[in-house]
Amino acid sequence: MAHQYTRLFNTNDLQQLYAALETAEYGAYFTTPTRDVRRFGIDATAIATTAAALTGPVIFGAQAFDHQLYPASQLMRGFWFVPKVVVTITGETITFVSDEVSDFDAWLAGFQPVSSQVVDDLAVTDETDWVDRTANLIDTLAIDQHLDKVVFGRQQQHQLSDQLYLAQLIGALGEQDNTYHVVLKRQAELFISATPERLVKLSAGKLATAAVAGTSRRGRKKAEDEALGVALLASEKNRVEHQYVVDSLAERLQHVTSELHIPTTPQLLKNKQVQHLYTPITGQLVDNMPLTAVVTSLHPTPALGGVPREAALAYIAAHEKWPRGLFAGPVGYFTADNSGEFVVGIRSMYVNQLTHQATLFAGAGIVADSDAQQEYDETGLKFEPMRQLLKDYNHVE
Ligand SMILES: C=C(O[C@@H]1C=C(C(=O)O)C=C[C@H]1O)C(=O)O
Repeated sequence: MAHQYTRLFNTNDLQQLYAALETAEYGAYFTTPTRDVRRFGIDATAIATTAAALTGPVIFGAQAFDHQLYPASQLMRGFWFVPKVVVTITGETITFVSDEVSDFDAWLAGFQPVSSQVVDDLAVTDETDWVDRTANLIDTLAIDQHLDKVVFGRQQQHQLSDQLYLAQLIGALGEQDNTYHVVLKRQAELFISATPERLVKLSAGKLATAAVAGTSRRGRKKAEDEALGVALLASEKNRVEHQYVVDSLAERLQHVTSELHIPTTPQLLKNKQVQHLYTPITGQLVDNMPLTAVVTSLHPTPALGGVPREAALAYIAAHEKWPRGLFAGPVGYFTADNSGEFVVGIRSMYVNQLTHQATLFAGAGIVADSDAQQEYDETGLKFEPMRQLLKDYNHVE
C-alpha cells in the first residue's frame, strides 16, 4: 500500500532532496522548461533494462540511442527504475509517494547536505578528424540516392579534478533557461542534460511532441539575433532538415492518433547559445497505447538519427567515433495511468565519478549541401550548455 503525503513546499526541501539524491544508488531529477513541476525519483525498489518489466506509480528511465554498447558503463546502456520515494514539487506544494517510507519529514531530515567544492576542468580532448569525416559524409550524401540526412555526433572529454556533487550541479543547471533539466544517476555514473527537445508528452490521452531541427547561433544584440532568426526561417537547407522531422513524426503518429494538429510553418525556439526551427505537434492517442510504445515508435526522429532511418543509423554506427550511450536517446518518466514525458538527451554529458571524466555530446544534421566547418562550429555551440554548467558549478551558492 503506497503512502502519500502532501504539504507546503519550502526552499530548504530542495537542498535536502539533493542530499538524498547524493546518497542514492539510483536516482532521477526532471524539470520542464517552465520549472512548474520538479520531479525526483530517489533510490530504487526495482530496476530493469526495459520499461515493460516494471510496474509502479512512477517509473523513470532512459533508453540508449542505439544497440551499440557504450564501454565500461552500466548507466549508458539505458535503465529503468521504480523509485523508493517519488517527490513532485508543483508550485506551492510538495508530494511524496512511497511503498517503503511513511514518515516523509523524518526521512527527508535524515540527509546531510554536502558543502560546496571547487572542481577544475583540467584537460579537454576533442575529435580532431571530425571536420574531415563530416566532409566525407557530405560527399556521400551528394552521390548516395539512399541517404538524405545523417545527424553526425561528436564527443569531447573533460578531465575534471574531482567528482561532481548533485546540489551544486542541479543549482548550476538553474542557469540554463528554456530547457528541460535532467539528471540520471546510477551508482558512480551520472547523465546530465539541458535539452530543449521534447520527444513526447502524454496526459489523459493528449499527446504532444515537437520537431526541433535546423539551427543558428544567437545574435549578440537584439537586432542581430532577430536577423539570424529571420535568416534561419528563410534558409532552404534548414527548412529541408526540419521538414524531414515533421514528416516522420506525422507519419508515425498518423496510425495511433486522431485530430493530429501540425502547424504548416515552423517557429523559432531560442536557447542561450542557439536558436532552432520548432514545430509543436499535438494529437489525441486513439487507444490506450503505452507511452513507452509511443517513445519506441518515434525514436530516433530524423532530428537525432536521419533519413531514411535505418540507413542513417547504420552510417552513424559505422562512422561516429564512439557509441552514443544515452546521448540523443529518450529519457523521462511515465506513470501507472499512462501519462508522462520523454525528452531527448542532447546538450548533455556523462560523468564517471570515479575517474572524474566528463564526456560532452553534440551532433548536427548533415545534408548534401551542408558545410563541414559550419557544422563543426554548430556542434561547438551545442557543447556550450554543458561547458557553461562546469563553469557555473563553481559559483553556486
Ligand atoms: C543533435 C543535436 O541537436 C539536434 C540537431 C539539430 C540540428 O541539426 O539543427 C537541432 C536540434 C536537435 O534536434 C545536439 O544538440 O547534439
